[in-house]
Amino acid sequence: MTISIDVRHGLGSFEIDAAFESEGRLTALFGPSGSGKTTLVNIVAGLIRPREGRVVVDGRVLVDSAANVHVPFHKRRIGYVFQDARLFPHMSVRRNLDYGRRLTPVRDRYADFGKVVDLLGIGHLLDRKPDGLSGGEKQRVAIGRALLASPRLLLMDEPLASLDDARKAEIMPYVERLRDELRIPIVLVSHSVAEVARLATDMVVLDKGRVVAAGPLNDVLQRLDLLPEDQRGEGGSVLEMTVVGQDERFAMTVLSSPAGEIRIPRSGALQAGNVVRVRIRARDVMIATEPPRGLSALNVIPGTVAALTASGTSLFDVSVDCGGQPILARITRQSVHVLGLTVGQPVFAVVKTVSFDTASTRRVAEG
Ligand SMILES: Nc1ncnc2c1ncn2[C@@H]1O[C@H](COP(=O)(O)OP(=O)(O)OP(=O)(O)O)[C@@H](O)[C@H]1O
Repeated sequence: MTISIDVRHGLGSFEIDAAFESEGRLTALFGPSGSGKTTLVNIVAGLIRPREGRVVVDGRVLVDSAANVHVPFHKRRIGYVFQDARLFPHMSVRRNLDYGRRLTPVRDRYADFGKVVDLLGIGHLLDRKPDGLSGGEKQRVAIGRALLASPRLLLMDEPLASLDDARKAEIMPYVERLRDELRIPIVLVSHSVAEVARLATDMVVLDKGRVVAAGPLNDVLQRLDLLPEDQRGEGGSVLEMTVVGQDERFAMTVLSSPAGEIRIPRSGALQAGNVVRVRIRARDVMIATEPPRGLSALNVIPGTVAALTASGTSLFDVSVDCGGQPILARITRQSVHVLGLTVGQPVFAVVKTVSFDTASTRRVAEG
């Protein structure tokens, strides 16, 4: 399923001129406030008619200004979840959900009420009114309502932004389930690197109405220069690995990937064969030119320096190709100088084991 966007539109003094294509299960639209994320999502939804351009979802042309095509919102079959849940306050959760279902003609309905309710864990809320629900519960119901309209594409505009950290943590696994268990693509607006790193398969970075980078998450997340300064520490690599097994003696879980073997503090929830997504923050990676001895870090992954990028005056981002998978390290200019690093040089990426917190290791599939 491909989403293809190439549009131009003005809003007051703001001009959006954005083009990207994505085949990802969850494409994150990332960028600072005012960069045009919501405008772009509204164009895809059909709430804004762009001055010019094309929007094609799964081969279906939704917008083509040259051919004067602009499919209206209600005919696009797009689910839209806003920052605030926007539930009908006088209706029960069940009736709110049913409202979504009724939006779609019977012949086009594929979503099953029971399955959606189970997927989002909202069965116990069906007879309640939105007023009595927590922010996270409201958002789950809003997602349910959008899904029950049997959409071909789900748009989520900062669905977690109004939630506190505890509610965010509660809802994230549900978004992961949508990503992994549904066959509909999701476009998620976010300005949180941690959220994108955890949820996205693909990432589009917007700045002042333009796309400055787009592609698979692991490629874009390594461009630390594109991330806001206060969130750069969250950037790095996201690798998919397979669980090999548990090392009972030291309470460790062993993972394997083309980049090599990784040991993380034991996660009892993981079983051999499970595929997990592991986030390695660039700031947690050291570079060694020889296999280190007498070092506590357990993860020493051989590779080759693929790129050296200066960041400001004192830092460098070193991309290490480890068996075809890039791992990014953020180190000082001084270290680059002392180690004499050059592109093509064999090195070792050293990752401190405790840097793999639970949020950085998520199961994405059964083995
Ligand atoms: N109706 C409008 N009239 C004039 N300018 C508008 C209108 N709607 C949006 N804008 C401007 O367009 C720009 C992009 O807004 P948009 O809401 O798409 O950004 P965003 O990236 O989603 O921001 P945020 O993260 O703050 O939600 C902003 O400068 C905004 O002020």
